Amino acid sequence: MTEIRENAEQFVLNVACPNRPGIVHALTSVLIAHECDIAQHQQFDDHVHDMLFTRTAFGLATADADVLRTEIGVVADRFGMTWQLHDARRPVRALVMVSKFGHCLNDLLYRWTAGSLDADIVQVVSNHEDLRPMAERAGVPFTYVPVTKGSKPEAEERLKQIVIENDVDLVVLARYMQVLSDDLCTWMGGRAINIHHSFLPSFKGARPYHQAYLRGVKQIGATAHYVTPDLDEGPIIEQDVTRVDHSLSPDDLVATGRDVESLVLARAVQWHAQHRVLQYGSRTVVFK
Ligand SMILES: Nc1nc2c(c(=O)[nH]1)N[C@@H](CN(C=O)c1ccc(C(=O)N[C@@H](CCC(=O)O)C(=O)O)cc1)CN2
Repeated sequence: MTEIRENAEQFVLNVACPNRPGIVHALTSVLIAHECDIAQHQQFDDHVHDMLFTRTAFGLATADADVLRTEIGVVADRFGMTWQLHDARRPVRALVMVSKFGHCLNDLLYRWTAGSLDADIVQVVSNHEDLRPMAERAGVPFTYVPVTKGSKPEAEERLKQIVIENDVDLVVLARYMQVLSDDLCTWMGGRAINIHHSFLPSFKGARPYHQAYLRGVKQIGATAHYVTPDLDEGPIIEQDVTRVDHSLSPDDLVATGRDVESLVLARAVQWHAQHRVLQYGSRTVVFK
């Protein structure tokens, strides 16, 4: 059962809108009028697109969240805002999808059980049985959903059912090696994160380490991005690299890449769970 946490950052208000004077004053005036305690305010003034992005974390002592939501809506209409008001006391409920590679799942499960992941891992779903012991050792239900060329639609319907039944907020593809259909990507609507094992846009698609080896790279990397119908083209959330050299075989690159894949995915899941990531077209704004 997901526990409600009482803390200073009870709510997070994320806003994106065309830039003009008075935006922050209008937003904070509503919060102050309801005696909200602003714990953190961050903003990005995007001069290229003439947009303003803000993230405001605040406590709500006495006011009614529904009344506050209504009054924020009035300001949003006035400034043409796209906005989300998140209840940060309710941890994001995550479903992790895996195939046979367990390093990212292991890392996420460790961080979650150690209390350093602001998401709750409520389900592990896989098209293979290999990682069931790892999930069940951590006390997380594991559901095997086999996928064959002919059974992908049924498998995806089963996944949708599991997402709905478990009130899932975020699907994490932790080296899940199946391409999600356009329909499922649309249905997920920006609530799925994938870890790609290369520094995108280099080496998209399958076997990126083998592609990197053939190219003779001196760094390999990993990219966490939102999932879209266009494979490995989704808005990037986080990337990192690590050095390699001529002496490493493709298998050595695979082994060397595990740590950076796990770290990059964990950062992306944590920042999404803290409502720090704002999607804007093919880009993201990340308020770290
Ligand atoms: N619609 C999307 N689906 C997926 C994405 C994405 O960005 N959009 N990311 C991939 C992850 N991935 C690389 O990071 C990847 C996974 C799988 C494949 C692939 O060719 N899979 C084959 C089956 C392979 C197998 O059975 O072992 C396939 O689906 O036919 C390429 C890239 C996750 N999904």
